[in-house]
Amino acid sequence: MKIALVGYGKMGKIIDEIAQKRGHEVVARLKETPTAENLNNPDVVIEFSLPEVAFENIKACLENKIPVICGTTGWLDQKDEIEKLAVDNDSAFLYGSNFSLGVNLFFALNEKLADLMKNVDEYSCQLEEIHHIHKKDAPSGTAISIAEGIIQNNPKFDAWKLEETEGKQLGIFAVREDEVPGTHSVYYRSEVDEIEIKHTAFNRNGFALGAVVAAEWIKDKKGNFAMKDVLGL
Ligand SMILES: NC(=O)C1=CN([C@@H]2O[C@H](COP(=O)(O)OP(=O)(O)OC[C@H]3O[C@@H](n4cnc5c(N)ncnc54)[C@H](OP(=O)(O)O)[C@@H]3O)[C@@H](O)[C@H]2O)C=CC1
Ligand SMILES: O=C(O)C1=N[C@H](C(=O)O)C[C@H](O)C1
Repeated sequence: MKIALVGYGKMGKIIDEIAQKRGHEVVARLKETPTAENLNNPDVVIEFSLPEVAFENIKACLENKIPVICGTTGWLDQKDEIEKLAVDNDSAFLYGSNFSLGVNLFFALNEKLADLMKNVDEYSCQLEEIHHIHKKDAPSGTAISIAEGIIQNNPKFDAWKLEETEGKQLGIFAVREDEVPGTHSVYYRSEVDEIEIKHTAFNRNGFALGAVVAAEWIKDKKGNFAMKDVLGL
């Protein structure tokens, strides 16, 4: 399969290695807005760039009818518009806040625990995410997905908020530390104990492999998808 990489930083470079090891041809490595010319006729685009350019990048690919796998976080207020563009252009789009198998299993576990907690009043809930100091957005896309999983399964919460909260808001604490690849925890605290579920990425390889697997999966599909469709979760 021919893959174009849009965004060629920490993630783009690892995706390049893994895609080639899996037998794919990387036909473009872009650090600029994609066009019909510089994309070089790929089967699929994998987009890991910056929050402020992701929308224009994805739009340009979909308008050229090229399916897009997007891992860029921090631009989701425009996701509905992109999903409409995918349908209008008879193309395909998949956004994942986190492409690793472990985090997608963690999402399912988090939703189950949130459902168990909906009738238990003794416990308060908080999220924490820890990432490297270069990260541009906060909270992380993964933390937002975890928060949405709790809000959808536990009516005690109706929104998430960074740090201090009031009413039915769920608090997310974002920590920036050294070169941490990504650690996410959900805490349920009572007066007598604490339940914690935690995912720790040791490196970026799991994110990159998941993005390539998603690209292989989406190749001949049309419409809008999520990583749970790829993994059957
Ligand atoms: N979903 C997931 O599983 C994961 C998501 N992420 C997310 O992916 C994104 C990228 O992460 P990461 O690789 O670590 O970030 P980097 O900052 O290392 O890389 C970003 C890249 O985008 C390039 N760039 C700048 N402008 C454009 C443009 N207009 N079009 C295309 N590319 C451009 C940058 O080039 P230059 O260096 O020249 O500025 C750089 O190569 C982030 O939003 C991050 O949160 C990260 C890990 C996993
Ligand atoms: O910026 C990163 O590095 C990461 N970003 C994603 C996010 O915002 O959740 C995924 C992963 O945690 C690493």
